Amino acid sequence: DNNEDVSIQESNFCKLDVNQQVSPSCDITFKEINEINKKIRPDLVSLVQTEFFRYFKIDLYKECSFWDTSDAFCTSRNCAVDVVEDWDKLPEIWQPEVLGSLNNETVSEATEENDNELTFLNQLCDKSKSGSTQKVGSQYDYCDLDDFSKEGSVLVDLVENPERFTGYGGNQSASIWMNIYNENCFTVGETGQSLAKDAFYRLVSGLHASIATHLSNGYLNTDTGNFEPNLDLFMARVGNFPDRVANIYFDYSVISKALWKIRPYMKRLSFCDSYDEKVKSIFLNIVSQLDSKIFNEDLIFSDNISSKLKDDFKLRFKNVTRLMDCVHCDRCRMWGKIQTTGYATSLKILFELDQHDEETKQHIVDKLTKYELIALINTFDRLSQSIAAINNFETLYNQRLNSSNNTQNKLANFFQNNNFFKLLGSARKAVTSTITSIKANASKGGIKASEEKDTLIKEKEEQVVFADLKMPKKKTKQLDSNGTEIEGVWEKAWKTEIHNFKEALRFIYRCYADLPSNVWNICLYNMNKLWNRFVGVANYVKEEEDNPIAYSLDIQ
Ligand SMILES: Cc1cc2nc3c(=O)[nH]c(=O)nc-3n(C[C@H](O)[C@H](O)[C@H](O)COP(=O)(O)OP(=O)(O)OC[C@H]3O[C@@H](n4cnc5c(N)ncnc54)[C@H](O)[C@@H]3O)c2cc1C
Repeated sequence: DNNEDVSIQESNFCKLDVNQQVSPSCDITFKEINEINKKIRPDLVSLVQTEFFRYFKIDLYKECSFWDTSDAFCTSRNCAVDVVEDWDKLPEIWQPEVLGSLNNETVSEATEENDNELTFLNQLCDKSKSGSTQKVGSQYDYCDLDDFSKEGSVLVDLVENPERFTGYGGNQSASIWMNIYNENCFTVGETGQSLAKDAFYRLVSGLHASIATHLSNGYLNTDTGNFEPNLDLFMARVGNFPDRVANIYFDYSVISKALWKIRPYMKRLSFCDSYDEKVKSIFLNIVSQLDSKIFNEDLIFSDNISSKLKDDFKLRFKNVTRLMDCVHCDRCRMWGKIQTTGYATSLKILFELDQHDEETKQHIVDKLTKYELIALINTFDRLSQSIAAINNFETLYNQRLNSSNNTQNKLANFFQNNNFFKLLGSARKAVTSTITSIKANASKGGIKASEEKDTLIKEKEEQVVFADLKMPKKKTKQLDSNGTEIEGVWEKAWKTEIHNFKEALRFIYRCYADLPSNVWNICLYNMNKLWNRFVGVANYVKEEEDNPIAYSLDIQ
């Protein structure tokens, strides 16, 4: 356990202290959330795959109410949503005739609606619980709920349409995020002033960061054609921004607390006893691992102006959910709608449900629709998967950092963490502070006398200034048994190369310098040979010289 902490601090992954509280309103640390998430993850994965939670009905063609989006669309195949059309493939309980046989009254309602296929979610429970499909009084809602019962809505299998990289981006998506932050979040100056305003920003930023984590975790590798984790993308979008990581944990706390809060009302929720016992037990298993201290909703609107602020908060959040209709990529819009509905549902449970007031219980718990419940659980699963992915990215990050034989990666890592401007800025600060201290000491009585002190100050200040930078370790000199310095491999190789280069230059120079005398000697030798042949004497000139001018090259 301790070793794990040390490695986290050394690697400085996401630059978060895992033992710190997630936020002032969450009495829980990042590490504790990691532990809770590890425990509930398997149950949550199986819960979202059950027949109750894996289907969702949604209006994908609703017009954007803020601006004209008719000319904008995403052409990538990854943006598409595969709608359930082949009803024969659905399990027996989802077949309209089986669902219809549950209750005659609901069947006649369905016939009236003339929307047999898509009313199956509404028909899931018997009439005694059909209140769950009624429209909820808008005064409690943080999103519009009419989308789900519309005729044009489509049925989607969420497991078959995972949230991952789609290629959607550029100005289109940026304008939606900017609209959310600029128009609907409280302004930057306001956020620090109240927990509610701060919470609003953190909710949205956490959603944004969670989406970025999913698209980095399921990133399309064009070489293999598979969707795989991409560490560089994750670091660039989320990992290098500790506040974004913290906001994912904040959102996790908010949704966890909402689930914890509805736990006593399981019987009143719109599960169907006939075939949902398994679903209920998994649900209860998950919620039993959560803790009420994970988020304190009572702190959020605790000041005098809270009632007006709450209305403002609700209105702004509704706008965020409506903005999802302006997303041009169907897959992104679908997950955007599900998640904003999930957040809206948890805000309604947290801020509107008073456990001591029967009226609010009737309005909130009894009227909670299946769509809200499905959205709530799937949003919790999204955050849970984000946290699992963050922990996996941390392992990948440490592996890369520790891979001793991969110099290129180490170098890339060094530059990623030690951005050039940051280094330059830090260096400037270090130099300025050293000069200041030198001046100060000089004025106190001479530079010489304070030389030692200056060096100490300089070292200390450099330590502070460069505290967050990863600098390569200082080289220590190695000595042999005689006390002479042992040369490093690189130093030796460098010296040999320089020596050979000089030797080659010397050789070329000597060739040119000796050329005239060599030409003269060759001519003389050949003329001598010719003269001897002409006068008919034996060749007394030796073919080989006794002392040839041989260049001895000292190449190492
Ligand atoms: C509702 C919605 C759902 C989407 N779903 C998907 C999806 O499923 N798959 C997919 O591949 N793409 C999806 N996208 C697109 C994705 O979110 C990015 O917009 C896209 O990948 C381009 O990213 P970017 O790096 O240009 O910056 P963006 O993510 O578009 O961000 C714009 C700016 O916001 C700021 N910012 C970024 N993150 C945060 C944060 N967490 N908190 C505060 N500020 C931040 C930064 O300054 C950034 O430059 C979705 C977009 C939207 C609006």
